Amino acid sequence: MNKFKGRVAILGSGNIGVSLAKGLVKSGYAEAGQISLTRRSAAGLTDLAEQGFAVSTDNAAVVANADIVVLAVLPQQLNNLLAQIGAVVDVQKHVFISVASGVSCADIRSKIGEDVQVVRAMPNTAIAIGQSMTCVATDNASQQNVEEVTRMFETVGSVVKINEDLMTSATALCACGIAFFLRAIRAASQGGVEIGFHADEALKMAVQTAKGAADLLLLMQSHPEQEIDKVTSPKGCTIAGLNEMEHNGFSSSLIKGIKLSAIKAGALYTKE
Ligand SMILES: NC(=O)C1=CN([C@@H]2O[C@H](COP(=O)(O)OP(=O)(O)OC[C@H]3O[C@@H](n4cnc5c(N)ncnc54)[C@H](O)[C@@H]3O)[C@@H](O)[C@H]2O)C=CC1
Ligand SMILES: O=C(O)[C@@H]1CCC=N1
Repeated sequence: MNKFKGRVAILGSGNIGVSLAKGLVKSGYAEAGQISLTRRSAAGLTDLAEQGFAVSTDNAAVVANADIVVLAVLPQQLNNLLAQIGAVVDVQKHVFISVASGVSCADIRSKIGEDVQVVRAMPNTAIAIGQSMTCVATDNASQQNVEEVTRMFETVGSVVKINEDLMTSATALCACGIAFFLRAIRAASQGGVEIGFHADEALKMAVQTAKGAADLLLLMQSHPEQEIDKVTSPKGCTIAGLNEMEHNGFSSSLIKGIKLSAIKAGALYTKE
């Protein structure tokens, strides 16, 4: 692993900002001391300071000293943040990475300068364990900077480069998707309780079964239906259960939910 030589500023130390920071240190991408984390109030930063991160409530000061700047606040908090840092942006030095849903690279440039290089990244909460599915897109960053951002997120999971116009779709499928699969696992465990298992053992069984299903696809590079065909014996119990789920809208509800999340993901930010 080639350690990043510069400084990373992560503005907004919430779920994603902190998970990214910890993941980058764990993977060896950077030392904690190379990463500055900001929040609006000092409360909540003490813990992170004890772990060796540089912490601050002064976004502008942190940006002035950084090379890579990660915008990790909520979409509705972004304009206020960009107003604080606009004056210290250096287009020669800075690369901006925004993880905010529904905010385009052009939206960000319109607030901090038309020549600023902006890359959008859409990770998910599995970034906390180095297993994120992160989609990356840009409309103006150099290939070198896109490669650096890709390298950064590859240390905390897998990366797919996409066109920017698919970013809200990526948000629904991958970022919101974590919640969808978690709810499916939870529902399976509740089914397990109805048929005789204690809640803790039912959850353990459902989790390992879900992991096995995902790993079958990842490791065998096969298609879900190919693997399903191996489970469904003629006149068997799997096809009976699976068809009952489909009669009740299993695939349909997942598809409809993902479509609604994609619409919502594109409507979280107001430019003014
Ligand atoms: N939670 C998730 O699964 C994912 C979230 N995202 C995106 O990441 C962004 C952050 O999401 P979360 O981490 O979940 O939100 P969060 O609410 O946990 O974190 C946001 C943090 O930013 C801080 N903050 C707000 N304004 C600030 C300012 N002016 N200066 C410094 N800090 C400030 C808040 O105090 C908070 O700690 C959002 O734009 C979201 O759309 C992207 C992918 C997945
Ligand atoms: O629900 C949300 O708005 C955020 C963005 C993607 C995942 N969580």
